[in-house]
Amino acid sequence: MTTPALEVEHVSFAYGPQKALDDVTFSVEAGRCAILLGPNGAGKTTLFNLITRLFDSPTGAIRIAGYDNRRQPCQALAHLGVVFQQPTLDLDLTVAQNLRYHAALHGLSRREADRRIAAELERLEMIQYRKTKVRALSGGYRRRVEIARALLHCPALLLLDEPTVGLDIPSRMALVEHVHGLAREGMGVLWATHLIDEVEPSDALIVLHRGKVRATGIVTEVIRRLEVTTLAEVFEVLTAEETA
Ligand SMILES: Nc1ncnc2c1ncn2[C@@H]1O[C@H](COP(=O)(O)OP(=O)(O)OP(=O)(O)O)[C@@H](O)[C@H]1O
Repeated sequence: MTTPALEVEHVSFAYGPQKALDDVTFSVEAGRCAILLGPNGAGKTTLFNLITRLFDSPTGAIRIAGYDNRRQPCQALAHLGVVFQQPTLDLDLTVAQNLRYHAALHGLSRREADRRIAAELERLEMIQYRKTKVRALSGGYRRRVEIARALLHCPALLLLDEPTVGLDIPSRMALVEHVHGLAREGMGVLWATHLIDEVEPSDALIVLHRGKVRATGIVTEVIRRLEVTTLAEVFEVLTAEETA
């Protein structure tokens, strides 16, 4: 059996008295796009902050490509690529400069970095913009650069925190298609969203509501299990029960 790209086991987290995650357990297989679906305040960003070690996880365990992110943080984070909700590119640097900086942080030689940068920009149809300052790019193209950056060190797991927020429909569709393609090639992907139209039937689903995992499984299986017909109904059923 191949090592999962991500394992989250019995993770809880609170901001003072405010519980944000309550005994969260799930895993993401290599080669699968897993959608972390939850309404505002479900705990998605908190979970990402624990996986990326922006916060320390005091309970449970998080493993990336088999490496415990608390006991083996260097190995764990070396296998992780992240696209945060807020853009984090330097607007006054060119696309290539932003990417080279990130590659250097991961210890890639200049030659290897340039090879990887060219390959990722080609795949994203962005190679002609490599000498363009990021400030001159549209939101959709900036997101593509962030995806390229997250992939430079060939991670086993790609985390995306609502990456399509603010993008126009063609840019959203291109990004959704690109990320699903990465999963088909073998990468594990965890994509946080509250937009159900970004989900494909063969994706894995993790429904989070008020800090608890409400369902996991392949989208079509979860729909069948809940005896509904659409993902919208799944979302409604699983996120409405406590507010009623
Ligand atoms: N810094 C903080 N201090 C106190 N409470 C917080 C803090 N950050 C988040 N919370 C609370 O923790 C819970 C989970 O928030 P989180 O931001 O992780 O959810 P989310 O699913 O990412 O939501 P969104 O889609 O709005 O980003 C919410 O109840 C939120 O109000």
